[in-house]
Amino acid sequence: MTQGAAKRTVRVVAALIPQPGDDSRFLVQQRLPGGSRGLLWEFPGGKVEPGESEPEALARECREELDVRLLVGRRLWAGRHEYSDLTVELVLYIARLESGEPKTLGANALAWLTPAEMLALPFCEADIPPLEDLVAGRLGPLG
Ligand SMILES: Nc1nc2c([nH]c(=O)n2[C@@H]2O[C@H](COP(=O)(O)OP(=O)(O)OP(=O)(O)O)[C@@H](O)[C@H]2O)c(=O)[nH]1
Repeated sequence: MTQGAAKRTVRVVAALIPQPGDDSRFLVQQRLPGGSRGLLWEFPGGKVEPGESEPEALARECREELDVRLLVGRRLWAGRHEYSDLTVELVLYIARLESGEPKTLGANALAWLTPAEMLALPFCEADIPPLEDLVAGRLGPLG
């Protein structure tokens, strides 16, 4: 970053989506190579646009990036992470697939993984605290 340039802050909404028929696994995606945090893993979602609620932003991102419809549930976790290029205010929701099979439209790869399997992957740093809470059962009921 150029000295003196302001670091951007973005509000990012992400979804914990249980696999239909197997509530122990959740959908994760690998970011495309080349860009910021290229090839790291993350939860589906993206930036909240002006005028959107968090659930609206989450439903839109998952429609655009995965071609699925979501039923967005409870807000599970919120926190802030400072990357060298960006400050991310991350909010995690539980969400169910209403229709559609996730497609790799905006990601390098998709996978249905257990929380322990996720912790073994190179994940975006902002996701580590909620992942650790998920593994420890600290996010509360996911139903
Ligand atoms: N979707 C998503 N983004 C996350 C997660 N964790 C995390 O740090 N992020 C960061 O939050 C930002 C989300 O932006 P985005 O999904 O619209 O991705 P993008 O590549 O278009 O954004 P960019 O232009 O900042 O690189 C990215 O910088 C991404 O690295 C997560 O779990 N899900």
